[in-house]
Amino acid sequence: MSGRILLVDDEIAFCELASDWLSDDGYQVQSAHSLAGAQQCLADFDADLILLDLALPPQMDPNHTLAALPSLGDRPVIILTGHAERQLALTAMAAGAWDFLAKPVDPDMLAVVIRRALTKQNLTRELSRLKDSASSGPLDALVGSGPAMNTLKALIHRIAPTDVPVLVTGPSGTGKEVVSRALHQLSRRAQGPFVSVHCGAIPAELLESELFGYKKGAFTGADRDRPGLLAMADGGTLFLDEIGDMPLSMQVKLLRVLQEGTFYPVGGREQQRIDVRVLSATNADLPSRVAEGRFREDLYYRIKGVNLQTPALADRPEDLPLLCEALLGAWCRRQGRPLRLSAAARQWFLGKPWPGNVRELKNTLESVAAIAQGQQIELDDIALLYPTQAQAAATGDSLDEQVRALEIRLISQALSAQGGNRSAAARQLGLSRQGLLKKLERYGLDA
Ligand SMILES: Nc1ncnc2c1ncn2[C@@H]1O[C@H](COP(=O)(O)OP(=O)(O)OP(=O)(O)O)[C@@H](O)[C@H]1O
Repeated sequence: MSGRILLVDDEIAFCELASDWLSDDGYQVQSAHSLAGAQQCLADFDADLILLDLALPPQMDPNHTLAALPSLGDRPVIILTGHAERQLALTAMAAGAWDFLAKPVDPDMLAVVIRRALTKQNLTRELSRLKDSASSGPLDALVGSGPAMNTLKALIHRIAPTDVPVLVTGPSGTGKEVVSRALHQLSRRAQGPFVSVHCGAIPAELLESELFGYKKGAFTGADRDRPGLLAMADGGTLFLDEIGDMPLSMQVKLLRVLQEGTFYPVGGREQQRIDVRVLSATNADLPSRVAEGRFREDLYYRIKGVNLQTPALADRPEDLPLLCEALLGAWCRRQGRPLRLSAAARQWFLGKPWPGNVRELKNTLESVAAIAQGQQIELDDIALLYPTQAQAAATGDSLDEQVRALEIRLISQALSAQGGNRSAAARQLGLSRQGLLKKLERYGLDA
């Protein structure tokens, strides 16, 4: 099973040990040693599950950690603790934890609890995806109405019905998987499976059996035949995420499958034929990896077919207001709870740079929404999670910052309303074209 796990524990030796167990099981693991570290890590690591020790510095107070549970997003949290206290276990579960494990942790028990939690998380995510797509078209999941996103959506419409391979490139958190799912849903394979493989997350030695499956007796522990991800994708789409991280030895084998449409399961003698469309994604610069000999040139041309690029959020600030709206709206629908942004909170979201792109924006919005108490997200709610940044926005010292945020918002809205036409946007804002261009340059909006 693959998945992303965030391990939060101040005991570095335990983190290293547990990371080894979990990586051996095919999970992608990151560690943090405090709550603040965990929140920072989640900004660009979209964990499917969190393993959380309750006694974390600086407070070392289990109740303080439990109170912060909602800010970790709507992913399962498994509590780890040195004290197998019944009351603490009950409080943790009541606070929304998925399960509770006492240290010393038994690796087999941990593996079972994680698998169960991830299965539930996958089902919940699939359900909310299905709910969203039942009420909307596949492209509605890709929020953005500025020129960059409109071009991307038009390309997706054109390319989806064909069977050409597509390579989606762009910085982390910019929606490469969202684009790939939309390509699948708009294709003639939409009724077939969409199978996603995190090439970077699966250890090299497991990747072959994960992809090709294996026959009983192929290696120690192979006590039955098991189909691989390729066979599961038959008739549908195979999504190779983070393909730039695929080991060279595996690249050769994948190339053969893509050229011939056939493969052998590990330890098998019978060739299997598959019919899949291959979509790949990476935030790596593949041509330079090819030049460095770390990525095969023949595979690069095979998967490239058409190259779609997802823009960084900094390159499409005009979409920020719409994204805040849509992401919060989706959260409200999932939680069955109405919530909006106060003017000050909205300004904070619009004025902040988001180096982790939509993923960071979404995680931050959802964390703040989870701890908001009224019907509106206030700057105070933000201050609880991001004290220094929210304070800067609230004090008089940050006038420049506030003016900057307001200007960015107004310029973005005008550009969006005018379909990206700068002269028309300048007219709408009462500026000369030259004046607008200067501001675009100053705010880094001119890319
Ligand atoms: N344009 C968008 N509209 C709505 N949600 C988006 C958009 N782009 C990204 N997201 C959301 O942001 C998160 C990250 O998106 P996704 O996993 O597709 O990014 P990615 O580019 O594949 O990242 P990585 O390179 O790290 O795998 C997801 O929760 C996704 O739903």
